[in-house]
Amino acid sequence: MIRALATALGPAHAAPLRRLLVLTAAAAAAQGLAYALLVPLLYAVLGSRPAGALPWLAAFAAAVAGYGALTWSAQTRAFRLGSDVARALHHRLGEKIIELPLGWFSPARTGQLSRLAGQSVPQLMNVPAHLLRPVVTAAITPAVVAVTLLVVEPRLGAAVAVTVPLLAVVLRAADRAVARADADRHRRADEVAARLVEFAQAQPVLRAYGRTAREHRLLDDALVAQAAADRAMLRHVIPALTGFGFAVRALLGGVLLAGTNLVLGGSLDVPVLLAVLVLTVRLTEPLGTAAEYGAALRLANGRLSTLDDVLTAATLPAPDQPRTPRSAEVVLDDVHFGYDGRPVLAGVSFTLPERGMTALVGPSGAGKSTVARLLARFWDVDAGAIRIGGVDVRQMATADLMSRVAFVFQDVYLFDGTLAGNIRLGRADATDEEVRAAAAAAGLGDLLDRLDDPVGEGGTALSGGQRQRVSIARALLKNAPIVVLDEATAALDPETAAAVQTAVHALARRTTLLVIAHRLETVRAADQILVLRDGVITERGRHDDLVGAGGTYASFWHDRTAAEGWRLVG
Ligand SMILES: Nc1ncnc2c1ncn2[C@@H]1O[C@H](COP(=O)(O)OP(=O)(O)OP(=O)(O)O)[C@@H](O)[C@H]1O
Repeated sequence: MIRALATALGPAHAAPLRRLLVLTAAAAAAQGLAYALLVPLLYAVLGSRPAGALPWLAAFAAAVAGYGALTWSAQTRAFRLGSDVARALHHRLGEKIIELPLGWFSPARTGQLSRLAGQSVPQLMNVPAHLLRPVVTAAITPAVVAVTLLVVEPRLGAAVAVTVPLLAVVLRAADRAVARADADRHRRADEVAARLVEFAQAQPVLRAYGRTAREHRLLDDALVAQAAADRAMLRHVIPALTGFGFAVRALLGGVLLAGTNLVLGGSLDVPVLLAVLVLTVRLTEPLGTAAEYGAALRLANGRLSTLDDVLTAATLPAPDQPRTPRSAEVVLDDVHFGYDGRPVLAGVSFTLPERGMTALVGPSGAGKSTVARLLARFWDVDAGAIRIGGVDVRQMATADLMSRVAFVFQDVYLFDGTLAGNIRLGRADATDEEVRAAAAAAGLGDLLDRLDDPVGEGGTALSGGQRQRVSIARALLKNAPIVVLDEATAALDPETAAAVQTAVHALARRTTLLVIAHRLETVRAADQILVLRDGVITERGRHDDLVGAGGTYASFWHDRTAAEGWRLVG
């Protein structure tokens, strides 16, 4: 855990953490020494010359005072380091998020990040102040006591020195068994939480079809599995705790038995036996405390390992000497790409000319959005290249690439701020007038007098169509030379559709525009249409030529016109 914490904190915090460890270890050693001094002290007090106990009493008091001072200093540093831990970990997470490829941010990973930043990091703050001490003490104090015992009474000392590691082994084995059951219990609890959320979200569907909670099998199954995991946990915890308690008592009983035997044989004084018993109790105490902290330790270790997964996630390689594109022409040159070894694009080549609209069409799942995401370097291509103005996107600085391309994706993210603030994300220094103009051009004319209204968390105060138009307004405001637009599949009302269409046309006149097209009007107006199918571009050309060719595009067009039927007749 200590190594994992040091890795997560980074080299800047290595020295303070090391100093804290040294101080905590010194405090634990002083505690062990104080316990050890009890032996000569008790021996003198209970022996024939109690006055001889005074120097031992003074030494004992000095050890206790040293222990107090060191603990106070260590704890003060630990609390200070605790707040530094939160700052440092948030900082490192923030820096890493900027570097991670956009493809990393799946919904599951985004959830994981939010749990890490919101729950795990604040909880890891407690590690220096509350967890380090019991862990270090459990290792150092018994060692110092055992060494002292070996010096004072080698026969009993040797027995204890052999038995204590055995105790630690019992403790560790029990802890491992509990950890496995605990991990399973957490997994089941997560599953129940996910199923409950699903169950809540699915209420409209379930009620519409008259389904009851009992019929929602997934939730039922998850609850049954959780109950089984709870029982399994109990089956592991009870033997583990009683096993450790039994082992401690067995050790004490053994020392008492052997010591009594030696006393009766005349080779051990009663005060020494008493002192050894006191020490043995003291020696097992830190181990017991560490056992109590087992769950917290496991939790901290789990959190540190998740944190480590994020902090060591592979980033996209950055060029040593970034190159600058000469134009806004985009070329895909024999691009191959697959997810987890499953090929999606198998040799895609096309050119997006400067100032022109290219419509990318194809069956669902053909890989159209994947093409757009590769252009944004969500991931790097497996083979081939994507070039902007003659420069491979892998040779461009990320900031340069991002400044040249504006993306309008279907899943638009809106921040909990005003509508104007959300549009201004396109260009922070845009004037109010520019924001209004972009909003109007993107078909948000009816919301112009609500620009200063809050959009709610995630844009809940806006409709799906309005959210996408906010995204178009951002792209218009950004004024990037290349625009990639993943068109919304949801139908817009005719008036808004016409407004959006005008905005798209305006973009096509001044940018390299790639539209993943779902709307017939867009496809028809494109300067170039690309049909993506089975991982390659199977047809390319203008609308009339492709319809005339009678291929995939022609049947796509006929299907779509039939589907949209009445809207086109007029
Ligand atoms: N992040 C991902 N991880 C794994 N597979 C993915 C991922 N994204 C997409 N895929 C898969 O890659 C294939 C292409 O997906 P993509 O979203 O690019 O298709 P599309 O042509 O845009 O489809 P649609 O028109 O339905 O949006 C699909 O089979 C999809 O399941």
